[in-house]
Amino acid sequence: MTRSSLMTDLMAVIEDRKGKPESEKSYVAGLLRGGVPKIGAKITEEAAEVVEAGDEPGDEGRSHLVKEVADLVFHSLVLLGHRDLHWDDVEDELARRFGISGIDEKASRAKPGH
Ligand SMILES: N=c1c2ncn([C@@H]3O[C@H](COP(=O)(O)OP(=O)(O)OP(=O)(O)O)[C@@H](O)[C@H]3O)c2ncn1[C@@H]1O[C@H](COP(=O)(O)O)[C@@H](O)[C@H]1O
Repeated sequence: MTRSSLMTDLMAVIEDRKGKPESEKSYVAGLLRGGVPKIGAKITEEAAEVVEAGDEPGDEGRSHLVKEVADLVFHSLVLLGHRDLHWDDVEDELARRFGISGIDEKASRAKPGH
């Protein structure tokens, strides 16, 4: 399956910021300095905003939802970068799951007698 070049480019920017931890002008560098507590707090906040926007009516609500999902994905990318992971790793996992029903996959995990 083809890779998303935007995600690859964004991960490259995040990698770049890891090499410039003191950069005052970089939002990403600030997040990386704060580590999992700071990045995680933003992810929690953005996830709540995604759920909130999920209920908002009309085109404005739909547009707001897109923005909030973008924030959530972006901050998740920063956390992946912080742990020396890449969006490719997530794509690989989604590709591995592709075409496997979640119900079937879960059933295959069940072991007899457990
Ligand atoms: N895609 C993004 C991106 N998406 C969201 N954000 C920032 O994430 C923050 C989202 O937080 P909120 O919406 O909660 O706003 P807030 O500033 O916390 O304010 P409140 O709502 O809490 O009052 C904002 O500061 C956004 O600017 C992003 N910051 C950076 N990027 C990308 O990362 C690149 C590197 O950024 P720098 O490291 O800053 O150069 C940029 O060129 C962009 O490509």
